[in-house]
Amino acid sequence: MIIKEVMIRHLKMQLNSPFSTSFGTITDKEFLLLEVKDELGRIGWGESVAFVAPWYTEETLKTTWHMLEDFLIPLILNKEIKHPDEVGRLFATVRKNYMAKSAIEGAVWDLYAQSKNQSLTEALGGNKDKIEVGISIGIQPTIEQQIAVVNQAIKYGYKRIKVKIKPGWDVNVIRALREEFPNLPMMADANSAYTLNDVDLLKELDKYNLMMIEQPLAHDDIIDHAILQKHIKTPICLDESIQSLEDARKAIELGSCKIINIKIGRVGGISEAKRIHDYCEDKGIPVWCGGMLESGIGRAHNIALTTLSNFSLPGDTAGSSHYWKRDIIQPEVIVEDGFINVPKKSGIGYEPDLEVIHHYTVSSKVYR
Ligand SMILES: O=C(O)CCC(=O)C1=CC=C[C@@H](O)[C@@H]1C(=O)O
Ligand SMILES: [Mg+2]
Repeated sequence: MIIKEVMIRHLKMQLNSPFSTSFGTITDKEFLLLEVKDELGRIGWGESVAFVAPWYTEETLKTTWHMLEDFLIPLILNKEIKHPDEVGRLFATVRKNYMAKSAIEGAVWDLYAQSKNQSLTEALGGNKDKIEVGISIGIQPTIEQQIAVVNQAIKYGYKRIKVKIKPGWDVNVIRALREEFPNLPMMADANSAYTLNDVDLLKELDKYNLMMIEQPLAHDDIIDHAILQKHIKTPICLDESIQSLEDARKAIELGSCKIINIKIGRVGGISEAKRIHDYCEDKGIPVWCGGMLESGIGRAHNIALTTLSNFSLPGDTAGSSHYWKRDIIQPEVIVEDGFINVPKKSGIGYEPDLEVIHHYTVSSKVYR
């Protein structure tokens, strides 16, 4: 494949309901959508998961556009690419900026699968016809409302529920949820809201049979997490701290986590996500696919990745209708009884809906 053209679009989509975490609330998802065209006019689709503000990692919508325009697109245009694994090597002179890199790399994976007349799942070596998924529920205004929203999610068929915690909204909420739902597979994500000074509080959570606690300590830490894991029974799952295979190796060697949440954008693309998956499989560390409130395009990439064998825990890839009035792909992602059927069509397996994409587009630019 030779990449002849890249189109960046800035989209703004209103979420069905605001999403609140320990660092704030999102009501609209703004993100970059990429169309990458090869010499035969085939188009691959990619999505940048960077938010408008740098509260999850340091990248933002504007930094990703800058990196794409000034560095990454020039490194890839008119280059012959035989396999998407080569994209990371073409970008080797650019440090980090993983969400920006991942947006192009995901589109190249889509193109590559199409060029082989395979689904992205087949191209990746995935082996599932359907994937089991969970749902991530934001912080609600009251405990009663939190219980009601969890109840609703269970009615929709989700079998694993993730809730967000933060200081002042933790043991009290988890206790109330556990009383209401004694057998529900449940986990908590702290998005780095605690420190080792909170060990006693985090130990309290051991009473509530959580599947795991996600990223309790600093976003860039693996040392304190290793100390914490020695004090608590609940498995620690790392999210923000793992940005590469090297990060995963070090965290596992130190005992900083027992589970890893893999997000394609956070680790720089599908190839690195697969390398982390393979390494974890070898080390007996289960992984699951995290979410970044993606549109259908990013969601399709997540679904394909989740078909790899060591994605043995349900991820955060909920159905389109949980997030959007109308998603930008056809058909939308549907969750039935906690499962998504993996599409078999070539590439990402869903058709981008250009009319809807146009409707949500704020601005766009083409690079040749
Ligand atoms: O539904 C999803 O896409 C998952 C949403 C979710 O839990 C997160 C998205 C983005 C940042 C975080 O708040 C959080 C996470 O840390 O996993
Ligand atoms: Mg998380």
